[in-house]
Amino acid sequence: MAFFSKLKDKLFKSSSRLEEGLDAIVEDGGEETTPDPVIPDPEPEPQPVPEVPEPAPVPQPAEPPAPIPADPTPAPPPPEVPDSKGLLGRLFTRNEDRMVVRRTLDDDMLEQLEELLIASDMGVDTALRVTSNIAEGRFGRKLSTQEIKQLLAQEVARVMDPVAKPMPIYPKRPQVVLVVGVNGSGKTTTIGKLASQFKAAGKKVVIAAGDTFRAAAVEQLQVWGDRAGVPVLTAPEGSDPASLAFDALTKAQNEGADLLMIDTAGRLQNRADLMEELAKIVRVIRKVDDTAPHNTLLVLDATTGQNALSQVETFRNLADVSGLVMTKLDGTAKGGVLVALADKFGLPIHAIGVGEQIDDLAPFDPEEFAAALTGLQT
Ligand SMILES: Nc1nc2c(ncn2[C@@H]2O[C@H](COP(=O)(O)OP(=O)(O)OP(=O)(O)O)[C@@H](O)[C@H]2O)c(=O)[nH]1
Repeated sequence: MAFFSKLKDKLFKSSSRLEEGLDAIVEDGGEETTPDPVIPDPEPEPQPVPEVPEPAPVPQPAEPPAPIPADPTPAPPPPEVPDSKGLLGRLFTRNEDRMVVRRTLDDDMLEQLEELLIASDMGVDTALRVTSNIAEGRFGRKLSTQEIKQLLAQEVARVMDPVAKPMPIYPKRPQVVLVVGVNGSGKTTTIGKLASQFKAAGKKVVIAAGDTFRAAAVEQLQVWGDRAGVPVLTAPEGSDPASLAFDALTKAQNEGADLLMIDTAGRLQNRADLMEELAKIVRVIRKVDDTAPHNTLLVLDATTGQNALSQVETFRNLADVSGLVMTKLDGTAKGGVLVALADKFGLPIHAIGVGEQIDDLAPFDPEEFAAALTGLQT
């Protein structure tokens, strides 16, 4: 399945919530009108087209004229036309028959739209900005759900465009990628997926299991390393993660690896400890390479909704976050939080996770995301 349709399928919960809300807003106070001449209906399913006879060949001047038969057989009847309007005519009639509900864009409608976007986890500031952009120059106009969806998708894509950037790859080898985020956000899974993608792109990847406090976390990372075909360096439970990171970078350097991904603990319960732990990892790896880490990826779980915003605030204070990966966008109705994140922080969004399988990580595409989020048929 093409990734786009998969994303649309998987973001169904977000889009269906928005879609239902938009329908309800337009129907509340809207009135039936003829279909919009500007915005076409989605492409109809392909219909069997009656076969049209081949045009008669144009006679070649060099050829002798065909003899005219004395008693010509009657010309075959023209192909039967199912009804007087033909296929296009019938489609057109169907459109004519189908009325579209439109509602005049006024203060009430804008307020309802704002509320819907806030309920879709876009956050208050972003919801206000998006709705005021939609209203600009359109106040008093009658809009259908489809038109609002298009406008909304346009606005969402506009907010997201500047942050859609793949993780930068530097000539520096090994490039060190520190992966941070709260427990359960999807760090391990994302490291496994990224490792698999970089390996498939011909990169030599090494993973360091830096959450040395949880044996289960290390084991899980080893499982993902095996799946991706990438070595995972571990240290005994309870040992110093900074020391493991140092050893891992030295080894990665000696082995000529392109990329070292370091998993870290995500215990936010004790922020001071976590901050010290992350700072120590950075201090220690800089003894090997004073430009490391080259990327600090913050992994966020979309299902936490607005909580993702405070996680960004927190982790930006703990580490020098350079980019985001948003996981679990499948099956959540909180996908709108990504718009709020982009609008508020402007941090690059490198990738999104849409499932638990190794290939369920995709580059972030703002137009696709906006269409999937708003339920816009493209
Ligand atoms: N549906 C879905 N599940 C995901 C996605 N990414 C991760 N998960 C699941 O989320 C759960 C937690 O993921 P982990 O990768 O273990 O998260 P972590 O941040 O490493 O967690 P700790 O090991 O506790 O620090 C696992 O059950 C994953 O399968 C995603 O994009 N979609």
